[in-house]
Amino acid sequence: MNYIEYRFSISPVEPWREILMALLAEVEFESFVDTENGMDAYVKADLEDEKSILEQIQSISEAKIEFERKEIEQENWNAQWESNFQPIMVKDQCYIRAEFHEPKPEIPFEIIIQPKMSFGTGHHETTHLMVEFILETDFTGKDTLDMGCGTSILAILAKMKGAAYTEGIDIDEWSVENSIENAARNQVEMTVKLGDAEILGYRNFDVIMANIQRNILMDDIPKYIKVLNFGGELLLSGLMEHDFEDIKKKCEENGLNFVSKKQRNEWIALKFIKN
Ligand SMILES: C[S@@+](CC[C@H](N)C(=O)[O-])C[C@H]1O[C@@H](n2cnc3c(N)ncnc32)[C@H](O)[C@@H]1O
Repeated sequence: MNYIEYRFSISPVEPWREILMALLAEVEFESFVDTENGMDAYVKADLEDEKSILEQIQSISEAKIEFERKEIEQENWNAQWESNFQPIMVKDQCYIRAEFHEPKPEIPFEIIIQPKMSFGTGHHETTHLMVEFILETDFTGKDTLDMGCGTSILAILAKMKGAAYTEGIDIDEWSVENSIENAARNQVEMTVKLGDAEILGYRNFDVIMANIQRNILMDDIPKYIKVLNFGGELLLSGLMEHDFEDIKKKCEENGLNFVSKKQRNEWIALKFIKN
């Protein structure tokens, strides 16, 4: 399969977030890079999906949207990504880079990611917020789950912070393969599984992280809570500001207490505890 790359330039920038959410429902985003005008989005879609992507964009926005569209052969995808990937620092404590960037040994946590076709480089707000939460969380000796692991960036950081057992689960085969590669790249031991919340139930966790999206989380939160130990924490993202009340209510109905919220632009991440 070939891939379609869309490089968006939107003015004014504001409707961009809604467009992004609509697109997320349609296609799988591969990576995002913030730019001055909005964001470069690298989208994996087959040619049949394309009509609906364009219809979605046009139905949402009255803004001026310009985009370049390029078909990229699968084997060129990595080169395309590499030329756009900039290292990123979170809270002066976690440096996320590719193999070809200079290391920063003075930074406490350094993660090397080659995302290939998977989501999770730290550039997107939701990953950034989850990394911030993880930096503040005690993982020592804890069993952790990264649901919707993508590149497994979150699982790798949890393990670097002392987690005893770390598992990543994703519905996407590319992400499972990529997670295994990234774990090896960072010399981190973790278990990676293909699946969704239906495969939970075989063990419990002390910290569950899930950066997916609102509708999936609304369905799956009760399943996560069932396998969360008492005293355990649930970290959620893939959410926008207006999702806050619904997600909070869902968690509280299922026995969690709200702890805190983080926000970058319209994106939020939430922390809950099971008491
Ligand atoms: C927004 S990405 C997050 C990746 C990474 N954890 C991060 O924080 O950057 C969401 C990931 O969830 C996966 N996913 C989507 N629906 C899922 C589901 N129902 N169960 C598990 N994973 C799912 C996608 O394949 C994707 O890799």
